[in-house]
Amino acid sequence: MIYERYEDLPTKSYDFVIVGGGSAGIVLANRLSENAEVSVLLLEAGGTYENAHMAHIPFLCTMLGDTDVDWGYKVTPQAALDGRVVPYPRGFVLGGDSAISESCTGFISSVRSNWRQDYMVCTRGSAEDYDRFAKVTGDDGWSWKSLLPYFHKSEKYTTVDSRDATEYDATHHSTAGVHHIGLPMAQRDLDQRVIQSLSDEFPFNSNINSGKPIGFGWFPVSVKDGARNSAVSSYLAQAYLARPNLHVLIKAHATKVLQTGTSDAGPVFRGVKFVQKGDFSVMHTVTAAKELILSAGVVGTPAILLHSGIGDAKVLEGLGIKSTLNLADVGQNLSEHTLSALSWEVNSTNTFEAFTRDPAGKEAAEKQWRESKTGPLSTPPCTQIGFLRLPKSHSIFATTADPAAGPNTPHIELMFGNGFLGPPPPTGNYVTVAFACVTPTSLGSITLASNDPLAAPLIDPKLLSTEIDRVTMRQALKAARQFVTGPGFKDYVVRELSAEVPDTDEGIDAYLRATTAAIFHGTGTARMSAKDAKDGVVNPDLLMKGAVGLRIVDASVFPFIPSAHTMLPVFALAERASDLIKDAHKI
Ligand SMILES: Cc1cc2nc3c(=O)[nH]c(=O)nc-3n(C[C@H](O)[C@H](O)[C@H](O)COP(=O)(O)OP(=O)(O)OC[C@H]3O[C@@H](n4cnc5c(N)ncnc54)[C@H](O)[C@@H]3O)c2cc1C
Repeated sequence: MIYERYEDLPTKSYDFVIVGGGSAGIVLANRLSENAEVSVLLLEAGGTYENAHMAHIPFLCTMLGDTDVDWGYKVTPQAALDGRVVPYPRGFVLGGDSAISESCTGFISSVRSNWRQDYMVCTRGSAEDYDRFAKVTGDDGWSWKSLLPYFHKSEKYTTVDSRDATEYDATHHSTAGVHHIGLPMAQRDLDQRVIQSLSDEFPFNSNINSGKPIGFGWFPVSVKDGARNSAVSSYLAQAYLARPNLHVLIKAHATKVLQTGTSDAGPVFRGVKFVQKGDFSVMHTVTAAKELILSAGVVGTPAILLHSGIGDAKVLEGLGIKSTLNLADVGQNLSEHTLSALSWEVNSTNTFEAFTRDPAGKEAAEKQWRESKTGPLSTPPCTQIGFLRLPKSHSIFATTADPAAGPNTPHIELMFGNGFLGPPPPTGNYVTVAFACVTPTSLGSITLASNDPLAAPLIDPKLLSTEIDRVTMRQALKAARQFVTGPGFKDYVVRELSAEVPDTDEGIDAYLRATTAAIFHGTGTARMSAKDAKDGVVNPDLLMKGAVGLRIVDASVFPFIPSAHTMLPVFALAERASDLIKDAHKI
């Protein structure tokens, strides 16, 4: 049941209190409340988006950034992007980022106005990404082999059409999980052009989620029957919400975790303080009999910890915050994928512009979606993806170690859009290739601007601050240009829209500085490390180092950013965490 007011909660005593109703928190709430004897409270700062019409339309839910379901963050001026400030949306709503994902690619928000791009991409990353997690944490439970059953437990793959038989190997998916995923429904002009342009250089991959993502192909999206599927519509569907032992309190902004005791193993943190929208002057407290779990995401989790005095003691003292646990890595190691794009004018009218610019086309598309959940709006803007590596011979490797987790892990991602991504130019029809660096080495931070827990933290992902990240983005842009010279684009492409970008490294770098931004896949700000390691924030069982009663389960614990869009990895993480918690408490 969802409650809006603390006073209305039927009880104030729970076995587990989860802070943050996003991708991870919702999975935990679902799994921990499977046992009717176990009581669970899920606290979420945002509300619900039930009435936000566009949130449910796959193509239009691109526009959720900068609305009341977004925290509305921006990054600090990015030195390597000529000081540009770019948006850093996070879901401020039950469902968290899964409810607004994949909105707004950096270049779109910063260069193409505030239109937000939402891809709802479902990717897992490479097997090597997870084997590296296992290696650095010393816990084989984080390896690909061990996590694959959790990816399967999470997903409910639905066959969409004949593509499954001919162009996609669905055997890598499970049909028995909770979260609906499936291939995109709408057929687009661009689809076959991409397939026709594949080559030795751009090879076909029949399933980029097999653990070996390199190559090009379709990807599943978070859509069910033509409508967006978020963690709320799957893991928090009515059947689960109806459990009497699961309570969800929305509009509850956690300000601090509360020390509830001391022990030989360190301070005990089983309480949380929070305020509610409507009256920030009243502070509420709840405590957990078994565990407090932070799932407030890569920004929210470190912010709550820092305000609680858990972080670098010296820095916190400077802000007037009393230290309760000296853990210097809290808020550090922020890792983020970077993204930009190029568009080309094409000699077709069968592109997004037919319904993004033409009012009659837009009205017809919306009508079709309303009546049958089909048509162009039933599918997110991009439906095909490609993963590539930097050439082995690249000179950067003479001076810099390969940042990928292994030889089957990509450095570069390309995604294809059958039109201009963003408000279209007044005339013309387009295709777009968005390109990303998925092995960033730039590490940033989440820090506090003040000791006011309701003030926005400082988000500094330090985008493109390392040479290899810049080289990777440059190579990605070149790969995008190369791709559209393929056979599928012959006699189709009229001109590159950014043709003024010279084909020199200097010219490309200037374009990238002006257009690159984050994809919003941040990880690492409460990084897990090996059990006895002095660095890191949580142990491999996700319990806070040097403390008792507090566990962290969200994207902040990933020790490296996977070469994937991060929602499915977070689902798998939370599925395994649920089992770790159940085992620890024998429930
Ligand atoms: C705009 C956008 C688009 C994305 N698109 C995709 C995509 O297409 N595919 C993909 O795989 N991944 C995508 N991602 C990434 C993916 O959604 C996230 O990595 C993942 O959902 C993170 O899950 P989480 O549980 O760590 O955090 P979240 O899902 O962000 O959950 C954190 C929750 O905690 C709440 N919270 C924060 N602070 C507090 C507080 N103090 N008190 C109470 N509650 C609090 C937040 O409101 C939020 O609901 C996208 C992310 C964003 C932001």
